[in-house]
Amino acid sequence: MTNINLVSEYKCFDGKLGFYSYFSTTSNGEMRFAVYQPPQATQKPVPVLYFLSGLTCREDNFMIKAGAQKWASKYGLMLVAPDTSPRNTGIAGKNDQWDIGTGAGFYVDATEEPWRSHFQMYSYIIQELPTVINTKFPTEPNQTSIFGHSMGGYGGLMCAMRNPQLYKSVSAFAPIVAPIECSWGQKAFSPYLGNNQKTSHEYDASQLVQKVGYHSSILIDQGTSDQFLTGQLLPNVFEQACGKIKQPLNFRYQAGYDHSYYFICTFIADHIHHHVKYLGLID
Ligand SMILES: N[C@@H](CCC(=O)N[C@@H](CS)C(=O)NCC(=O)O)C(=O)O
Repeated sequence: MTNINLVSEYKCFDGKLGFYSYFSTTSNGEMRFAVYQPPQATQKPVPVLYFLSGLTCREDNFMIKAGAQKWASKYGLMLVAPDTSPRNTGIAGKNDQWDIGTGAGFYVDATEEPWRSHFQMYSYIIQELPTVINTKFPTEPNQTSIFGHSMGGYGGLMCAMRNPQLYKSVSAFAPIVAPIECSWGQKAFSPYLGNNQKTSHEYDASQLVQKVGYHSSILIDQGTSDQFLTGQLLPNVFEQACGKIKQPLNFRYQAGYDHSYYFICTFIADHIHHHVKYLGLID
C-alpha cells in the first residue's frame, strides 16, 4: 500500500489541514497534495470536493487564499487540492517557462517525449489520487465533485465531462474553456500531445460538451476585468457550445473582478453551496 508523508498540519475551523507528499507511480516521482478534513470527518466518512489550480500554482495556493475551509467545516466536506504537475522530474527545460512544464501540467496524459514518463496528470487526477485519498482518509468514495481555476477550471470541466459517473457536480472560476483555440492551450498541447487532433479535442471542454454534455448544471464565474479574458479564456466559445446542446449552465460575469484569488475568495461560498447540494449535504 502507498505510504504518504505528512509534511505539515494545521488546525483550521475545528478541522485539520494537512500537506502531504508520496511517491506517485502514475507520475513516476514525488507528488504533493493538500487535504482539509472537516470536524465531521472524525465521526463519519464525508464527501470530497477536488480543486484543480491554475498555472504556476502548487498544492497550497487554494488552501491559503480561497477561504474555502470555513464552508467545508460548516457543511462537513473534505477538500483536496493537488499540485499542478510533477516537479523535480529531471526533464530538460522543465522549469524554463511558466506556462509549460513544471506548474503547467494541463491535466492531460502526455503522449510525447520528453514529457510522457512523468506528465500524466489526467490519470493522476481521475484515478491515482482518488484511490490514495479514499484509502487514507475518511471519505464517501461515491460522493465526489470537482472544481478549479483557470487551467484547473478547464481541468475540472474536462475531467467531469469525461467521467460523469465519478463527479456529482462541476464548477469553475475563469476556466480556459477552449484550450485548442488559445495560445496557452496550443503551446502546451502540441508538445504534450503531438499533433493528434482527436486527442486534443478529447481534452477541450468546449468540444467535449457538444459531444457528451453533463448531467447537472455547470456553474462558472468569470470576472469582467480578468486580464486573460479575451486572449486566453474565451468564455463565449463554451457558452455557445452549451447553447447548441441546451446544456444547463449558470455562467455569471462578475463586474470588475480580475483573475486573482481575490476574485475566487469573493465567490467561493457560492461554489461550495453548488457542490454540497449535489453531494447531498443540503436540500
Ligand atoms: N505568471 C503569470 C500569471 C499566472 C497566474 O495568473 N496564475 C494564476 C492561475 S492562471 C494563479 O492562480 N496564480 C497563483 C496565485 O495567484 O496564487 C503572469 O505573469 O502573467
